Amino acid sequence: MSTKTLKTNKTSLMGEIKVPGDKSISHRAVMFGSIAEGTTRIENFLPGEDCLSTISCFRKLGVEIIQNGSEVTVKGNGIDGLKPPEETLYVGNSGTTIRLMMGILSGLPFESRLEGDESIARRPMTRVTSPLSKMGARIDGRNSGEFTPLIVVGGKLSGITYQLPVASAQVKSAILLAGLQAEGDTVVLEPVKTRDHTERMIKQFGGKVEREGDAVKVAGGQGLKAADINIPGDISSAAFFLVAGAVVPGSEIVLKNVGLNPTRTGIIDVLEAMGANITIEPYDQDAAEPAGDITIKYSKLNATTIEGNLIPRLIDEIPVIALLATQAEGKTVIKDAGELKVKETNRIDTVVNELRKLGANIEATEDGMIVYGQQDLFGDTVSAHGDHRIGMMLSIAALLCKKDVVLEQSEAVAVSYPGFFDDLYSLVQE
Ligand SMILES: O=C(O)C1=C[C@@H](OP(=O)(O)O)[C@@H](O)[C@H](O)C1
Ligand SMILES: C=C(OP(=O)(O)O)C(=O)O
Repeated sequence: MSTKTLKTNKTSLMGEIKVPGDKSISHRAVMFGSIAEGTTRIENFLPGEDCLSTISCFRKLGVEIIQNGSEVTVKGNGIDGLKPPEETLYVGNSGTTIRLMMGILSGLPFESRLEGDESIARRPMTRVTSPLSKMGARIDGRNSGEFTPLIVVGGKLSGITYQLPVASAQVKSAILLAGLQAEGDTVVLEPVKTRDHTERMIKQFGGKVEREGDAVKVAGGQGLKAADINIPGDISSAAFFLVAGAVVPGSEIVLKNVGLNPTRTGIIDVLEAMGANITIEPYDQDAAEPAGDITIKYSKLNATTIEGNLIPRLIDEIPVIALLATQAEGKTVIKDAGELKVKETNRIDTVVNELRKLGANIEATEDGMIVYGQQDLFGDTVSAHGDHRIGMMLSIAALLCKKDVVLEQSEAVAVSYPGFFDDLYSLVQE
């Protein structure tokens, strides 16, 4: 495991960054390419560990995938072209890989075994195994299917209407991927709208999906056709630099080609609500996934409340939003975010414990946290706890610390952003 010393920073951050491709869209592009007929070409794929796990799993299912950095070619033979795997499908640290793959495997007439790292082994799986079992798949796992390793035996599926008990794009997507293979229609009802990359991609691959209010419907038996996919930059990665630019005095950062899908832009709403100096130049609004350039400049910030429908639109950004709130004037309240407890770590606990080590005044609540602002931060030894977003948040926090910060398990950032430290240091003025 690597430990990194983050030197105290006395300068503003200036410059331009092109963050890597979106993680959620990269996973889906490989998955859809693998189940479609024909050759899919993907540009600006994220070569982070999580998305490489997805490629590795589909290769084990017999799909030819050529990856050259951020360029990927997937030679799909339709969903029936997938072959029984000879070894365990290892998903590493990636919840999106395991949960979406279960939706695909549920309709295929063979057995697969899925497993990941120790973080994946703690994450709940009944949320997907339960609806997929109702559709006709046989899924078994530790603690009655709640935890990995999981064994999926797929087969003939029937469409269902399913009310999601939690707002989760992974669960919605798993059910839709099974629904494409089922007999009849499948309808997923969402308590709050979550990221819609799966729905957009079904259309890009020539399929049909309808949304009416809270309901998303797919018809079974749809065959998909290969597509060319150009992936925008990941707003969840850009978020670290948006916060850095907003809180480090004198900074001005331009982020190029950032995904602006409205189901993901909650971080922009929060920055605007706090009074940040942020400007957005959108590109083509009719693109399958909208994108644009974002400029952030340092400014004075005010506290805000983050809750309700906003939560799924910024769920992965909450660790860095907590840091942002330590610099705002007043008390920021984050609620309705109990899902943070079942991410790579319990992100309520890891955010509160690690930021406290640096001197933040922050409290955990049952479904979020309370952050008291205008806090001076000091140096200490902190840990990413194997969680990429915690590692990157702490690296941004270090920019504000009066002494060096020692970050343990800094290698975790490679899960979603392998070039993170290079991009960060490119902004520091010597
Ligand atoms: O569908 C996706 O790509 C994701 C959905 C979210 O998880 P949940 O569906 O568990 O909320 C998010 O936290 C994760 O990083 C990626
Ligand atoms: C929660 C995350 O990813 P996943 O669920 O795919 O592991 C994340 O990237 O913050």
